[in-house]
Amino acid sequence: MSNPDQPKVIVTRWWWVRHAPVRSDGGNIYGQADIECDTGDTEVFEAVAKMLPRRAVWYSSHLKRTHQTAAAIWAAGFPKPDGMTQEPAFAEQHLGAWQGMNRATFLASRPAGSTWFADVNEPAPGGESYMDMYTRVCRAIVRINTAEAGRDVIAVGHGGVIKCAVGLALGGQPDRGLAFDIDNVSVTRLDHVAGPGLSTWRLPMVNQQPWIADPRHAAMHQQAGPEVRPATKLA
Ligand SMILES: O=C(O)[C@@H](CO)OP(=O)(O)O
Repeated sequence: MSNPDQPKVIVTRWWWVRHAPVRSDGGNIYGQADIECDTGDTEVFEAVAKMLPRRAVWYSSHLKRTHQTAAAIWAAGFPKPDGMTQEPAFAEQHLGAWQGMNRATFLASRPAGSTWFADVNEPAPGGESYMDMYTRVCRAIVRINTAEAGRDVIAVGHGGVIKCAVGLALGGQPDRGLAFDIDNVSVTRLDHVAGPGLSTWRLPMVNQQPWIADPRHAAMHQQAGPEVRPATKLA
């Protein structure tokens, strides 16, 4: 039986989508460089377009790989929204002087088992630390939770940004957010629950890849870097 005295809660549902894979990085770290992405695998976008909520507000970062990814979702059958707000606070970590360095060589120089480019508190020379990014991403999420309270928010973002959002939803544990893989074009849903004296999160799904269930899943997307073309991409 429902309790009429129970205070009303407002649920704001975040649907994070990471951008499509980058191919033109030459194997180098790109961070906030405004590099293109590959939206060629239509079955990936068709699957994501089917699962996203229709009456949503759209956000992206100011970097074009998030805009290209949103456009590919709309081209794959999702009704194009009236607009999409570009939120610079949702940009990937600024990796300063590390941007342009060979990714494999750089990562090999870091401690074994690292889950990020650097310790969360270590700023890239001339750039940000992971915690700098976490702080700016969380501020924007808190602001948008108020501005869009009770709505579905689709936010096309970056791997690091979505890990920050997961860390926030885990109760403000940035390190734990880094334990999650966030693959290209995957969907991560985080529900903010607010009420009198209440502000908490639910995590219905992380790194969901709906195209894997498609019989055409041999065309599964690959990670950043030049595309590998085996007989089937899952081979
Ligand atoms: O550089 C990368 O590998 C990622 C970090 O997750 O950034 P982006 O999501 O922008 O590709």
